[in-house]
Amino acid sequence: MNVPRSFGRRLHVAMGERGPFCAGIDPHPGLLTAWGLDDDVAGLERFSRTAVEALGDTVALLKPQSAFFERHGSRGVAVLERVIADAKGTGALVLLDVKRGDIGSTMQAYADAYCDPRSPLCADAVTVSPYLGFGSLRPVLDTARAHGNGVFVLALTSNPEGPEVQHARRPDGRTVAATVLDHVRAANAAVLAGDEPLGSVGVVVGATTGGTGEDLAVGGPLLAPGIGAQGATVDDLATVFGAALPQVVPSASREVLGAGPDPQALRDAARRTIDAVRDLLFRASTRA
Ligand SMILES: O=c1ccn([C@@H]2O[C@H](COP(=O)(O)O)[C@@H](O)[C@H]2O)c(=O)[nH]1
Repeated sequence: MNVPRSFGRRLHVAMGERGPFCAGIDPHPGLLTAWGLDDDVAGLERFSRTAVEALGDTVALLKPQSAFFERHGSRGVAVLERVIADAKGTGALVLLDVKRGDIGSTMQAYADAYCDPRSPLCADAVTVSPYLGFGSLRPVLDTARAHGNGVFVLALTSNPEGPEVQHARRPDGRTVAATVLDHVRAANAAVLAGDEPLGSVGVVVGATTGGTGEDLAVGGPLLAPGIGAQGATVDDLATVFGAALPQVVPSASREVLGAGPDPQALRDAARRTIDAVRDLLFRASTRA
């Protein structure tokens, strides 16, 4: 049987070749209007296909946000299926941002939908929420691994409401987020003991979170949304991630998409962020 190349390895290569950056595909109603499109399925399709064609050969990771497709009903989900297929054909890896989390038996159905290549909604990786208990994610972790796919687990999210749950302390004094980070570290430990350069289980840590005080070295990629529209800058990444900076994949959606619909302007916006991240990495490496 062919063993698929792991998501962590593929992402490591893509980050090296294209630079560490994830472009979000978030077809907000306001962005559709700004691009001269109607807020309907045809507008959704034109918007997202333009974004994939403009950015797919430039960025390491494309991240369609499922909510903006689901709000158009079943025809919107059909557009999402097409976007995933087209994006996979560009050379970028595809992370479906859908933040699923449920009891374990239901998680197997989500795993079948998002992590099994027989499903049209299967991307290279998927976002999940561990707040029904990390163990409930087991079906997604196992199915993703079996097919060489990745999983990003929410740890310290970029929104201001996140800390009331994620900074809460257990009886032993550790935060809930630290527990999530520990579980992800353990999930990656076995593959990193082999020859994998990067684990396939990542975490989401917002670029807006400031100095977290947590150990962010989990062996997998660190997705950092919050750049641009949510107020964080590329330079903030140094404060948030410190020594873990080389594993960070900064992510921005509106910051890039706001430059459209001109494909070259979209590419330029993505390249500006990639250049800024590379510059930050260089400055950090010369200080180390
Ligand atoms: O903690 C999180 C987790 C996910 N997101 C998602 O990322 C994008 C951010 O969009 P911007 O336009 O760059 O603000 C969006 O899809 C969120 O659902 C996040 O922001 N924070």
